Amino acid sequence: MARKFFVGGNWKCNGTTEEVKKIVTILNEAEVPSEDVVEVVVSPPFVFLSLVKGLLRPDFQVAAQNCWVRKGGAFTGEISAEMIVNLSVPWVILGHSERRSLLNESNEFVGDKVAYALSKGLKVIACIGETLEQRESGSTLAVVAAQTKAIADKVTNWANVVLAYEPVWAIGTGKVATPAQAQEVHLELRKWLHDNVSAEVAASTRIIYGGSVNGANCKELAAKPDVDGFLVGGASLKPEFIDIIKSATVKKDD
Ligand SMILES: O=C(CO)COP(=O)(O)O
Repeated sequence: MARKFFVGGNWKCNGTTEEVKKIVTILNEAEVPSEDVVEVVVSPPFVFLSLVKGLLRPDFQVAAQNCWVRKGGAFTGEISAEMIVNLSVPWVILGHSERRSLLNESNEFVGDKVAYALSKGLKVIACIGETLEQRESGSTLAVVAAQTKAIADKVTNWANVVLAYEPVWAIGTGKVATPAQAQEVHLELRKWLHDNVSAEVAASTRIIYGGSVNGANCKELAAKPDVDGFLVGGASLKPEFIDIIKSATVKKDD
């Protein structure tokens, strides 16, 4: 089964109403490959979800950046999966490294969140990735396998999951993984899914790369056979995000 290229824009904790409207205008006016070729999902902060959903072209989708682990209730400051569904926002990003490191979200907690969000009908961009220290000590594959296992332990249907490999050392640093580094980890993750979930899930699950992706480096990364798209931070707030979307049509390396 062919994996449709996926480009996510994670706006993180950025933007004012005026800035958000400007970005949406740029996106709405852009000429990009059709939605049969590339799935585009932008993720504004919660407070702008409705605004963006209302203004954004219909062939682009919207994602929340996080949600509570279970049903909503007395959890001050949290947003529930049910609320995101209620806004007709189809996607949520879970397990981003900024939440894992700054807010101490464990592998198990992220696995629970992914399972709950899926059970409510959301599609999930599940983020994993190693720190620089972990890479330098040679434990990259063990780390991403453990993060993926914590999700796989709780999830039975992978149809609505996109796995985002985001090495922490590449996020916001300008130090993008080389295409070979990204391909190596994506291939290993696919093998892990093959051996631990199923051949079908391994073949059909999109594994996207995130970490200092920009308009200049996206094509080489997109050419790698197991790189099925991107999760873009800083560059998703700029016009070059359009170039990243267009990398969906890059010919894959043999
Ligand atoms: O964290 C990221 C996307 O979720 C990547 O951020 P940057 O593209 O700014 O490195």
